[in-house]
Amino acid sequence: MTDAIRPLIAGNWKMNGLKAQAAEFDAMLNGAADVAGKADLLVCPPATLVAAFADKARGEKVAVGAQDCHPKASGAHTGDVAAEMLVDAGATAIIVGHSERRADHGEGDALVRQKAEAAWRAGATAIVCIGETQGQRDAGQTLDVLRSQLNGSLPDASTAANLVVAYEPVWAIGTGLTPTAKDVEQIHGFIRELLISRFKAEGAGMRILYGGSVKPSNAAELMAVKNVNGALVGGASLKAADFLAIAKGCPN
Ligand SMILES: O=C(CO)COP(=O)(O)O
Repeated sequence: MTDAIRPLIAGNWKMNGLKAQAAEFDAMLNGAADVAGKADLLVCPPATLVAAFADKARGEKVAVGAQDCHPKASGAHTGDVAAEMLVDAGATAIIVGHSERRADHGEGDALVRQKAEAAWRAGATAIVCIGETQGQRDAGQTLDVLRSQLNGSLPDASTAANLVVAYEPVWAIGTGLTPTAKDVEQIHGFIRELLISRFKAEGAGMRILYGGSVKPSNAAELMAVKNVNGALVGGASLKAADFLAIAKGCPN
C-alpha cells in the first residue's frame, strides 16, 4: 500500500537566500516538468522570499513552503511569523520541529505539535521533523527517541493529506554522513508501524521523508528504500541542478 505513495522532494533552504538567488529558483521552475513524473516538488525558502517565490511558482510544478511558524494566528509576538501570514504569502506547507529549531530555540514536542496545528488552521500541510542526535544513537536510544518525538509532536488529527513526517538523523545533517540503506529501512519501517498503530489507514498513507546529506549521488539508493516517500533536502536544494537530480533519482 505504501508503495503507491507519490514521493515528495522538499528543499529546506534554511537561513540562506537573498533576492539574487531567485535565479536558482527560476531554474528549478524551468526544469520541473522533466521530473514531475517522479515526485512532487516543494521549496521552502526563508520567510522573506516566500511571497516572491510563490508568485513566480503560480501554475508551475513547484510548490512553495515555509520553515517554521508561530502557534498563534496573530498578536504581540515581536519577530514571529504566523502560519496564516505564510499561507497568505503563498506557502502551502510549513516545516515544524526541525532539529535546528529544537536545538537553537529549545523547541519541544508540545510546541511542535501546536505549530503543526497552526499550519492546518491556516490551510497548510505540516512537515514534522524528528531525529536522534549522535549521542542518542551511540547510547542505543534511537527508536525510543523517535517514538517519543512522534507521540509528542504529531497531533491526533493527523492525516495522510495534512501531515508529512521527516526523519532527519541530526548527525547526518550537513555532515555528508548518511545511515546505511538498511538502517533507513529499519527506521522508516518502525515509523510506519507507529503511524499505522495510531492513525490506522491514514498512517499507512502518510509520507515519511528521509533528510540528512541527501545528494544526487545517494538519492537513488535512499529513495528506493521501502517506506521512504521522498526527501527533505538542505544544502543540495540550493542548487537547481542538484535539487532536480535528486528528484530524478526517485523510483518510477
Ligand atoms: O536539515 C536538513 C533538511 O531539513 C538536511 O540538511 P542537509 O541536506 O544539508 O544535510
